[in-house]
Order: sequence, then structure tokens, then C-alpha cells
Amino acid sequence: MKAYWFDNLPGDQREPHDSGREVSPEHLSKLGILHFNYPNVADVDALAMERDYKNRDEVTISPEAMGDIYEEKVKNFFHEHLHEDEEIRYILDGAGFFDVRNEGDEWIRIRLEKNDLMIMPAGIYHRFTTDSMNYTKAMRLFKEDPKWTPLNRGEETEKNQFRQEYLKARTSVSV
Ligand SMILES: CSCCC(=O)/C(O)=C/O
Ligand SMILES: [Fe+2]
Repeated sequence: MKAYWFDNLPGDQREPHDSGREVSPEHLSKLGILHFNYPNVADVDALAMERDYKNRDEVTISPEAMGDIYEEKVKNFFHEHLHEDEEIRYILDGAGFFDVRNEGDEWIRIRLEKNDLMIMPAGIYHRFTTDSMNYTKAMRLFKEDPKWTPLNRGEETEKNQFRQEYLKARTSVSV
């Protein structure tokens, strides 16, 4: 895992966009994001049990696995959105980038590679992209039934209960 400020420069979303300024794990944890490196899936199972996760699936995001819809999928994952539940993403193979908004509404880019696991809180604005290798195989873990609907950023989503709860939880935390 490597986290850094996104450079906001034009260019393909799959390029690193590395500003050269790293972000610490402490900064991420203040945004409610946790990272672990688990070479053994037994550790993922233990974490899932401890945090009361009941469902999981696996997804392969690549042109080979997705065919003609790959480019469209990659563009869709990159729309800024939030989810109404906490989610775990565990990279089984390949790599990818999650961009998350920090408390100052700036993008932080998190590069995840094989065996990286990230816990993302409900209500955080984020987006995802594969890197220039165009291959991410991931396990997605859900507390309950998967709530797939991404809520795109906008006036309505700003008022969303889970967004408001996320902001409230973060106001007591200074970076
Ligand atoms: C690497 S898992 C697929 C992307 C995803 O689950 C998500 O929530 C993107 O925002
Ligand atoms: Fe998402």
C-alpha cells in the first residue's frame, strides 16, 4: 500500500498521478480508513468474523474478464460516490487505486496491491480505478446484503444520513 496526495493533473485516471507527497497511515486512520497486509486469507476470515461481516464476493476487473464493457465499468467506478455501509476490499491479484476525499475535500490516492486489505467507512466520498496494467482481482466483503448502489456526489447525497454521520464522527478528529 502506498498513499499520497493526488496530483490533480490531466491524464489517464490509470496513471499514478503521484504528487510525491506521501500520506501517513495515521492520516488515513483519522479519515476512518484502515489498512492491513494479509498474505493468508485466514486473516481476512478472522477480521470479517471480528467485525461481523456476513457476505463476500470476488470480482475481476480486466478487459479479458469483462470484454467490451471494461472501459465503461472503469469510468463508472471513477465517478465520485459514497456507500451506505462500511466495506472491506481485499486485493487477491493485480493492483488498483482508491481515491478518497480528505477533511479538506482533497483527493488522497491509495495504491493497493496483492494481499492489501482496506476498510472504508460508510459515507466517505471515493472512486476507484485500475492502474495501467488493467487488472484488479478483489474480494469485496459486506456486513449485510451488498448495497451496490453508489450514491454519486451531489446535493441529495450531501444530506444523506450516512454522509452526515461520517462527517460528525470525523469532526472530533484533528489531523
Ligand atoms: C476493487 S473492488 C471494485 C470497486 C469497488 O468495490 C468500489 O466500491 C469502488 O468504489
Ligand atoms: Fe465504491
